Amino acid sequence: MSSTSGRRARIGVMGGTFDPIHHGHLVAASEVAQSFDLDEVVFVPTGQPWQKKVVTPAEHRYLMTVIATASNPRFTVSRVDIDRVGDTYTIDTLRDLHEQRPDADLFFISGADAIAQILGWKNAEELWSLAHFVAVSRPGHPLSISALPHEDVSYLEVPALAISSTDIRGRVGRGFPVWYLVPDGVVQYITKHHLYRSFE
Ligand SMILES: Nc1ncnc2c1ncn2[C@@H]1O[C@H](COP(=O)(O)OP(=O)(O)OP(=O)(O)O)[C@@H](O)[C@H]1O
Ligand SMILES: O=C(O)c1ccc[n+]([C@@H]2O[C@H](COP(=O)([O-])O)[C@@H](O)[C@H]2O)c1
Repeated sequence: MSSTSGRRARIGVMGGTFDPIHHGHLVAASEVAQSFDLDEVVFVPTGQPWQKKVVTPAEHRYLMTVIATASNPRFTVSRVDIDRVGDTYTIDTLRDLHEQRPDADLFFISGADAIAQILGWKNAEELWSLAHFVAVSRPGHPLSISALPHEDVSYLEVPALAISSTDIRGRVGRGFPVWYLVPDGVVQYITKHHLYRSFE
């Protein structure tokens, strides 16, 4: 796919468990889109994240991601990870997206906590050839990318939102509001489907 100007499309890839998606994810994606002149950001909810033990069923996480991104014409959601059988690895995500969009350059967006672990991801040494990586700042997670190949990894400071999905699940479980931490439609989805009631 190429953009209307004839140049190669530039596509952001925002991978995450999104359990649930929150404004920290959305601001990160929006800021990277602006700074890296992206045509689109594809949100990719994980299927079975191999490092997380208990996660909400993928269809709920997928639908909340669709609701949260629906109003932004440049945001889309992909099912590649949730439709693939087995554990989710970014190497497969990027290979699948390349197959779907062979003429696009991919920019994988990752928070400071996630990028710090990247050398332990499956086939880490191959990831650099499939995408440029953009590490965004995240409160409470000081970031060093000096051990990573610097031509393949950029750092971007984004507005600091001290929000995590863990905290949101805990707030719902304790009966605290999550308005303004997640989009309104996601609050309503969580309530309608009784999600996170047993978290503390
Ligand atoms: N507040 C935030 N600011 C910047 N990046 C974030 C923020 N929250 C999450 N991210 C990044 O978004 C990606 C997906 O994160 P994920 O879905 O695991 O959310 P999370 O809030 O970290 O969830 P959990 O608390 O369940 O671990 C990761 O790269 C993560 O670093
Ligand atoms: O490929 C891996 O081994 C790998 C290990 C941990 C996380 N990831 C990816 O990193 C992204 C954020 O993951 P998470 O668990 O913080 O939501 C998501 O797209 C995951 O698939 C990938």
